[in-house]
Order: sequence, then C-alpha cells, then structure tokens
Amino acid sequence: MPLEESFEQNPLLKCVKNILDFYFGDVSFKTLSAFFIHSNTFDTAQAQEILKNFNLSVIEKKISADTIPKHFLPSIIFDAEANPLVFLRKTQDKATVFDPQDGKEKQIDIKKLKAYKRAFLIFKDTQHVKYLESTENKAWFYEPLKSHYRAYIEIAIITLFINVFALAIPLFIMNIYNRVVPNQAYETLFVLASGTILVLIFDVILKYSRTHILDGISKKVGLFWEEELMNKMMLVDVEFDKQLSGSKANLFKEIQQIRDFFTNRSLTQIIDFPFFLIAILVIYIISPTVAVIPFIAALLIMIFNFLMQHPISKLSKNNSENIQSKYSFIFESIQGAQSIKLSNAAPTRMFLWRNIVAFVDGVGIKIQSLHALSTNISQFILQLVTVLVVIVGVFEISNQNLSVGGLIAVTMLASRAMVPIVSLSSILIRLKEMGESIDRVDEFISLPAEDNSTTEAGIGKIEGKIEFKNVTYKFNNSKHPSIDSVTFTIQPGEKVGIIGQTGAGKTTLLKLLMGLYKPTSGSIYLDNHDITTIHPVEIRQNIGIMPQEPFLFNATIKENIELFRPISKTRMMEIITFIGLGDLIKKSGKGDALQVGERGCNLSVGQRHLVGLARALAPNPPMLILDEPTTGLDMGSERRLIDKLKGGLSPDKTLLVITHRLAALDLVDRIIVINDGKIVADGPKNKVLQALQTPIKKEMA
Ligand SMILES: Nc1ncnc2c1ncn2[C@@H]1O[C@H](COP(=O)(O)OP(=O)(O)OP(=O)(O)O)[C@@H](O)[C@H]1O
Repeated sequence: MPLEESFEQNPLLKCVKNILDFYFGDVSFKTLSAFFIHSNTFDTAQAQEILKNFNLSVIEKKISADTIPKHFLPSIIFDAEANPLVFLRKTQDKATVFDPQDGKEKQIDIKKLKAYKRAFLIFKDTQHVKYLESTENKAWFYEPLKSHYRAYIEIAIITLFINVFALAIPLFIMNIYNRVVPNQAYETLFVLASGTILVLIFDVILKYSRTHILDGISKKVGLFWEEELMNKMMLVDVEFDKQLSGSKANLFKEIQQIRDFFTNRSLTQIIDFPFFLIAILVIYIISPTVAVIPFIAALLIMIFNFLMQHPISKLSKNNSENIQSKYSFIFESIQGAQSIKLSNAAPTRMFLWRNIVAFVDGVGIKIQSLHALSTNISQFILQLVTVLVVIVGVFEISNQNLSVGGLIAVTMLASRAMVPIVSLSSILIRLKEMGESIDRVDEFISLPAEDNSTTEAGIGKIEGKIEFKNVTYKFNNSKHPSIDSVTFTIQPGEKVGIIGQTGAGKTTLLKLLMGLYKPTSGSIYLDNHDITTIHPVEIRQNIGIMPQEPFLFNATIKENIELFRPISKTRMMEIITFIGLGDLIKKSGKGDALQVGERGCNLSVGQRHLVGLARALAPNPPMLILDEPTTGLDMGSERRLIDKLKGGLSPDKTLLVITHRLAALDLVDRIIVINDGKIVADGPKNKVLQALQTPIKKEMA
C-alpha cells in the first residue's frame, strides 16, 4: 500500500502526532500532511523535520530508555528493530507509553524499556537542549567517593590483616591441643600465647583504624552530598521543580541512610566477606573433607537468600515510596494545620492518616517477618554446620586424618566463616535500599538548575529599560499559554501599573522578567540586553521585588529585611520607618531584633507584606517591582504607604506595580492591562482607566 494512503497507520508518524498533541492539543493528520513529504517511506529524518516545523527541538541520542530523566519526557524511543514508542511518564518501576500499534496508552514495567536503546529527546524550549549535558550518571554520588581511593586501599590492606588475624585464636588453640598439652611444653605455650595476644592487640588497633577511616570518608562524603542536595534545592529551575516539600525534605533522610551505610556494620560485613574464602582455605588445609560442609552450607544459604531477595526488595521499594507519601502528608498537615482546624477537617485528615499509617506499617511488618524468616533459617544452617563439622571431624580423627586440636580449630573457623554469609540477607537488603535511595536523590539532583552557561557577568548597574518582544509562555502542564504574544517597552524611570483579572498572567509576566521562567518564544530585554544573556544574580541585583506572598524566615525583622546581605543600622531604621513598621519595633522593646516567628507568624499579614517591601527596597535597586504592595493594609496605612512611596522613590527608578487596588495605582502614570495572557490596553493612566469604564473600576475598588 503506498504510504500516501496508509500514512495515518505509520507507527512513527502516530508517535509524532502524539507528541504534537501533547504540546499543542489535537493536531490532525490533515495538518501533518501539509508538512509531510509524500513518498513510499517515512523515516526518522522526516519525523524530525515535522517536529522542527512545529518549532520543537529534537536530539537523537543513544540512551537506554529506562535511564531517560523525567524532565525529558515525552520522548520517542526506538528498539533494536527501530519500532517506536512514545515514552510519556514514569514512576519508580512503571512507565506509561503510547503504543502506536493499537494507539493506546499503557503501563509497562520500566525494565522493559531497556530494549529501547535510541531516543528522540524533544524539547519545546531550545534552552532545555543544554540540560542534556548535565544528566551524567550520578556523578554527584560517585565523584566524592572516587576522590578517597587512597583510603579504600588502606581499608583493603587493613581488612586483609584483620581477616588473617581472625585465624589466630583457632590456630593457637589447635597448637595448644596438638603440641603443648601432650608434651607439657609450657615455654611454647607462653610464646604462642604472647604472639596471639600481640595479634589480638593489633586486631583491636586495626579495627579501630578501619572504623576511623570509614567514619572520616562518610563524614566528608556525606557533607558533600548534603551540600549538593541543598544547593540543588535552592537553584533548581522552577519550571522543573514539581516535587512536594515533604518528599524533598525526605531526600535528606535518604542521604543520611546512604551515609550510614558507610559507617554501620553493613559495609564492614561486606568487606569482611573474603574472610569466608580465607577460612575455608585454612579449613581445607587442615581437613579437606570438613571444608566441604561449610562450603555447601554457604552455597545453600546464598541460594536461599537470593530467592528471598525478590519479594523482600519489591516490598521494600513499595515501602520507601509509601514512606515518602507519609512524609508529604505530615508536611502538608503541619503547614495546613490551621486551615484543617478551621474547616473542621481534622477527623477526615485523621482518617486518611490512619489509612496511610496502617498501610505503611503493614508493608513494614511483612518485610520484617520475611527478613526474620531468612535470618532464622540462616542461623539454623549455621548451627547445623557446627554439628556436622563435629560429626565429620570425629570420623576424620578416627581415620587419623585430623587431630583433636584440628577439630576444635575447624569448628571455630567454620562458624566464624559463616558469619558474613549469614549476614548476607541483611547486607543485600541494605544495598538494595541504598541503591533506591541513591536513585531517588539522583532523580532530584539531575533536575536542571537555573541555567547561566551562556550568560555574561559584569553588566553592572542597569538603567531600568524593560522590553518584551512578542513573548509567549506556556506552562508544561498546560495547553494554553499564560502569556500570549506580549510586546511592550518601559523606559527607565517610568512608573507603570499592571492590572488584570485574577489569573490574567500578571505574576507570570513578573517571573519571566526575573528570569525564573524562560519565554517559550520571544525575547525579553533589560537595557537592550537579552535577559537570557544576563547572569541571574545580576538581574536580581538590579530588580528589587516584593512578591505577592513574601516568605518570612524564623529570624529577626532585621535578618528578614537584609536577608544575609548586612546593611547599616541607620539605613535599616530608615527603611523600617519609611515603610511604617517603626511603631511596631518600638513597642516590641526589641528593636529590629524582634523575632517574626515561623513564616512571620508573630506579625499580621499586612506587616509581613511590609517586611517584604522593606526587603525589596533595602539594596536600593534601579528597578522595583511590587506585586500587590498594599495587601493586608487598612485604608489609612495603605494611603500613608502610597504617599511615602510616591514622595520617596527617586524619579529615575523604574517602577512596576501589579495590583487589583485603585489606590496603589496612584504610584503609576501608565497602565498595562492584561487579560487572558494578552495585553488589551496600554497607555497613560487616566486614559486607560477611562477606557476600561466603570464596571472594571468598580470591580477593582
Ligand atoms: N505552575 C503553574 N502551572 C500551570 N499553570 C499555572 C502555574 N502558575 C500559574 N498558572 C496559570 O497561569 C495563569 C496566570 O497565572 P498568574 O499567577 O500569572 O495570574 P495573575 O494574573 O498573577 O493572577 P492573580 O491576580 O490571581 O495573582 C493562570 O491561569 C494560572 O492558572
């Protein structure tokens, strides 16, 4: 069948359409056919061409599909026979894909994606292409570990000695029974005893040194990991930051678990594993027949433990996901405690809590009982080994293949050799848990950070000209742009009000200007510099911003205003008086050392906003953006603040005021009206307000 007739059935084209539907809503095959070069084949080059025609960037990459990070989805992936799938979403162990064969979305085991080794990574925003380079295989985890390679060599040497020293007691006792007791050789006894005691002293010293070295590595590496995580929490590109706060906080617990792995017994148990081989070898030298018993027992325990691993690790994976949800629930409940109380929602919340706890505990208990079963059976085999070694040893003695001293030594060695084998189950579980913790931290750490790789530092102080040229911005999870083809210019020193209905796009506009979001298309200029070329730090140095909901830290008013950039006492008092908080700090008796409480809970909503305003004013930036500056203020305080700002702001400061309140518009001479992401009016204040007519004025008042 010629492709022209069957092209709607082409799997790759169906995948392309699925991707376009994701970004643009429903894109018909008819539309696609306009871009389609009709021929008997439809190859990947043509697919890329179509995607590019829709302004999407496509990177073809050899990558195992199961390792594609979430923020590169949806992507088209290909198996060895070049069959395509659209990889839409993923969780820890499941992937949602669009299968072009039946045109349906389905969930598959994430491991199945391993068969897909090639991908088209597709981006709407060309900026994101750069992030591709930054997703390199858990470098944050391995790099600091690698830098301690000398310490590992020391640990390996120490471990070898510790393992050899562990042979001392059994061999000492063997010699006592075989040589000292029959010959009453007391001199030999004291020489052997002194040597053994010396070995034991060295053993203590070496074990202590090994723990000390491990602690040192764990401390340094742990600090590095925590710092990496904290740094990413601060700098993650807001467009990709979708995790709930509780889950993010839990990541620090995961780091602690990874770190503990290096200090607690698990790691020493792993590195003591070779002792099993050394001990078996020594038993073999003393009695080859006896050596068979611990060897076979070890094999049985290992097989048994490997069989138990599957159910245990499956449960433990579920468990850690549940624990994350539990943390998010706790976090939200703490944050929203007042709203829960005021809406009488506590019983419902408690009901949900009991369900979560019952579920999480249920899975935990299942894991523990499987774990206990595995340990008990391993312990049983361990004791059986001792009994069997004695039985076989007795026959070996009677066959004159073994001495009494030799029997005692092999019995001791056999039970000691089995210790790392018996711990195998818990070691494997811990390793698995650690691997999962690393994956979860990695998922967050590999999110793109705010990109400044193409920016130039050194722009210095700007004058305050703002230019939006045909700027469109669409949230990833939304089908319609929140800012749609917006164009305007604000000259240095201009005072401009931005008004519009709830959800019109005002705050989004502001975030674009601050460089928190990158335009989907179009450009933004500050003093004729494209803001994508200005370092984010310099953008923010030049723009003082008072957000709609300023975040107050649990610290003093002073610390909240200066936010870690100390300013002089005189300037601090000047600003505090200017914004109208002078009375508050005088009455408190604590001055600017007044504690504001968690999220500013010791202050009223209006006072919190004023602290936010003071924070914006403190560095005296050339541009000021105020998002609802008079929220929470009574009419008198609002008037006073507006009058002060009017008189106090220098004429060359560019001012942007986003507001729903008519009074705040006193600060501006020009108004831009936004509706549904588009500019619907822009001009001198009086003209725009007149044009908007009475209904809107009333709405705003
Ligand atoms: N993180 C987000 N993800 C998806 N859509 C969002 C997100 N943030 C905002 N939006 C949407 O973008 C649109 C513009 O929101 P924005 O916050 O800019 O409105 P606004 O004009 O500031 O409203 P308000 O006056 O209520 O503060 C809204 O429709 C909102 O639902």
